[in-house]
Amino acid sequence: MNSYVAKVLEDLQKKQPWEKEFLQAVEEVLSSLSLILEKDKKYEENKILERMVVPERTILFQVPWYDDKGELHVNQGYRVQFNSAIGPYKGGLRFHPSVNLGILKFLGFEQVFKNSLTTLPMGGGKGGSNFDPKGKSDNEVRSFCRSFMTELYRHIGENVDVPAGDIGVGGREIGFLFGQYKRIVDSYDSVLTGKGLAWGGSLIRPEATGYGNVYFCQEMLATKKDGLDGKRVLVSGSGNVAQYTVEKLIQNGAKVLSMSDSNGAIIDEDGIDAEKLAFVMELKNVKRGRISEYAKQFKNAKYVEGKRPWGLVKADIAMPSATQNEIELEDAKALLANGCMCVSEGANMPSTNEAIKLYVEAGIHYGPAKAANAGGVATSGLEMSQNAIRLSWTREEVDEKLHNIMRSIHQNAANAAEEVGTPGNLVNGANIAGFKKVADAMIAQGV
Ligand SMILES: NC(=O)C1=CN([C@@H]2O[C@H](COP(=O)(O)OP(=O)(O)OC[C@H]3O[C@@H](n4cnc5c(N)ncnc54)[C@H](O)[C@@H]3O)[C@@H](O)[C@H]2O)C=CC1
Ligand SMILES: O=C(O)CCC(=O)C(=O)O
Repeated sequence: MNSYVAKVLEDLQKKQPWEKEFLQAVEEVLSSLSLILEKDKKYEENKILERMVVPERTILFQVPWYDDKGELHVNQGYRVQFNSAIGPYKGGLRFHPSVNLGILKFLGFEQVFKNSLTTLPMGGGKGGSNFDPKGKSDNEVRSFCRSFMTELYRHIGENVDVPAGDIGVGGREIGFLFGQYKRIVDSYDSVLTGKGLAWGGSLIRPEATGYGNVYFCQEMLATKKDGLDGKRVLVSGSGNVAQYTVEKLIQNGAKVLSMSDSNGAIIDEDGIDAEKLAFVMELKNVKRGRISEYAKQFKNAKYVEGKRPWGLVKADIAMPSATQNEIELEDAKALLANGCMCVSEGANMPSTNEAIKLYVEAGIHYGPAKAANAGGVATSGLEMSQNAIRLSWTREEVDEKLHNIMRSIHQNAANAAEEVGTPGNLVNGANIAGFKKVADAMIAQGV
């Protein structure tokens, strides 16, 4: 490791040892950057790393709201505006009880590099709350969202910061948030993405992260003249990203063997087909039920309580699409022992750094999250473009643009990996390609 990188990491570990996920994300990125920082001293002279690991602005606020029984609750709200060198802050909002500042800082930090990779002009940010939407009525979710936006509105704007969805924030929540923003500022601004189609949303945005990850996976396989047809695939999660990953995999002839939620996983050796996926979408998006219901509906499937899908069955490809650190070292070993030759990440930072090391050493295809799942935010960028020109592109037009962006991300990461003498290592490729654009913009703009 380069001495400049080692010093920045050590200082950060001393200052915030409790922000484990953030430190993990920084360590992963900085390890790759070691490869270029030795040769090009301008980044060290301009203290670029020191500036990149501290958010430009962090906003913490209280979110008071009433439940249906009239009881008052107070949650913590956050927006981490990480880096605006190449465009307005852009990144999702997460509503989940596990949310804390360290998790949002890791997500915001990753978002900076991811957004740079998309080829679109977007800075990086992330936000959310420790509010748990599980088990809450529509009325309670609306009450929470209105209170959240009553503070957040003053910190965002279409040229300042444009939030979107993430875990626990889908179309319903974006609607409530947008309604409250508009009520306060009295202006129809393109201030959120993931909006409904009738009120400024883009076709393909709901599908984009999952579809984009499948396109990225195809690009990796194509480098060995391989494809998805007949491949056995493990998918985790059963939310937005997982659902559209499964849909696109089915369309490309892959056999999807699993989905999961925070309670457990289902394994379906017959494969999840379009009809079974429709059942999951209804279960998760309308009934808001648990994935265990799948095994009651489809008798050949089995439900494994408290487990993730990795290692439960033989598979060629893994596409983690639930949450961070869902593939630990032992899971990664089990995947490889079962013949897995490709991991393409839909979730943010789903693999621990030990698991990543194992993939790289084994020489399997590995699509790191900031590259493989960038299709979601890229299509948010396309939503912003359509709002700006007051036009809507067709489904085919947006899908084609998304597909081209995923091809470019793969190509740019592969080229960057090759340039530093680590061909095929997309961890290095994505980190270095994402970094250079942002760091050079920071230098050009001065301090
Ligand atoms: N929605 C988007 O456009 C994007 C999402 N992502 C990432 O993809 C992942 C999934 O997000 P979405 O599908 O949007 O959220 P979602 O709220 O629609 O679904 C989340 C899924 O993850 C599962 N999950 C959550 N916490 C879990 C835990 N601790 N253990 C096991 N499973 C858990 C839930 O049961 C659910 O199936 C997250 O890591 C998110 O940051 C990344 C890029 C864009
Ligand atoms: O579409 C967006 O702006 C947010 C997407 C996001 O949060 C992510 O890429 O992790």
